[in-house]
Amino acid sequence: MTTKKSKHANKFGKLILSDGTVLDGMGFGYSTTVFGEIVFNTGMVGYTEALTDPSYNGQILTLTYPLVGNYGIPDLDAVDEDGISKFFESDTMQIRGLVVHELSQTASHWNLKMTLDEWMYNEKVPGISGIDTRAITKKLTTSGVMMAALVVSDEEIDVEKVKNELANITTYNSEKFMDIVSTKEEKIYGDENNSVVVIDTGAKNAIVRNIRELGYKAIVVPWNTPFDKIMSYKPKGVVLSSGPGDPQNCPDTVDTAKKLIENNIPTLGICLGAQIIGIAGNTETYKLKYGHRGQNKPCVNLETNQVYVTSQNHGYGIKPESLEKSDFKLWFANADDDTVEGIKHKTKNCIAVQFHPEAAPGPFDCKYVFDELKKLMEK
Ligand SMILES: NC(=O)CC[C@H](N)C(=O)O
Repeated sequence: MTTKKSKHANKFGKLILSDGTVLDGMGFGYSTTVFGEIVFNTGMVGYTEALTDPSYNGQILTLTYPLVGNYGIPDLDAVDEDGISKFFESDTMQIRGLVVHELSQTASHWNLKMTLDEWMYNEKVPGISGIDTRAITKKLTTSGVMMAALVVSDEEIDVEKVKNELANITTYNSEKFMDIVSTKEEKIYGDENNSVVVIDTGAKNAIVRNIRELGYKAIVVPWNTPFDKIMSYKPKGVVLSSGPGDPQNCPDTVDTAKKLIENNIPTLGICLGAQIIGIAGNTETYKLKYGHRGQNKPCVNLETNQVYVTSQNHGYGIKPESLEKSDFKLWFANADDDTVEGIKHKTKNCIAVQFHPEAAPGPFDCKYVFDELKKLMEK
């Protein structure tokens, strides 16, 4: 067992919301000011995976579990046999800032290499503790998600100055994330003859790992790779990955998805990928009031009437009423609020889920969605 103490905590910290709310707390991690969409996640564990999930790029993440950081951070350099990070979902911290109720001052775990606070300091990301995360959650569920500023400083904070800056920043909805999160060049994992192309709109490592577990070479390509280029790899199937931002901001990927459907290429969309596939197949997307972020979201598979507990992290969705005139039928529905959680093309080999079958963090109940892709590829 290794134990370490936080070193960069107890700074000045303020969280300022665009509705004018100012919350006082203790700053930790890196001293800086960031702006982003404030969201909340109800998962009890998994901050190492969540903080490195590219889907959180541009967001200030509130963790509702009251004590965060107690198991520290594992080895950043540990990789599996394919060279994919063992414990993290991408190579960098993706969140803009972190909001917690209590930061564990001491972290203990057999696999610990550093504290959360130290990792955030190294990654130049600010955090704030001592915040009533329950009050934030109530506010966001009532008013909807909003933009916010998080300031961590070694000196007193000028709130009015930050409020003025916050009033003038670009909102999350119109931010363009693809050039930040997507790979610049193709990346190949494995040497099998049969391959799956993963279109990287902010892919998590766990998605690539699941393709490897199916027994296929994984070829990860940039978000705007054209259809013909994808076909030049002669893939058995294609995965459209999860990722940050509004799916309407990925027109190039929508265009590729249209051609994948037209040509009946076995395709699986995950989260942002599902929304992109939805748009390609004539559904419409919309912004949810406060999204689904957690690891215990119940979804019904309408083909079997079986309920699964799923991991989720999204703020947009496919409009249920737009399905009727589209090329898709409903596959999964959210048991809490009836939102669209999965779609299947009426005639082509194309499936998509709004939740995360790869989990990371979260339950593995829906890993079988990858087997569904395999069935389409081996048909
Ligand atoms: N995890 C994801 O892929 C998120 C998709 C999209 N950015 C949303 O918030 O809905």
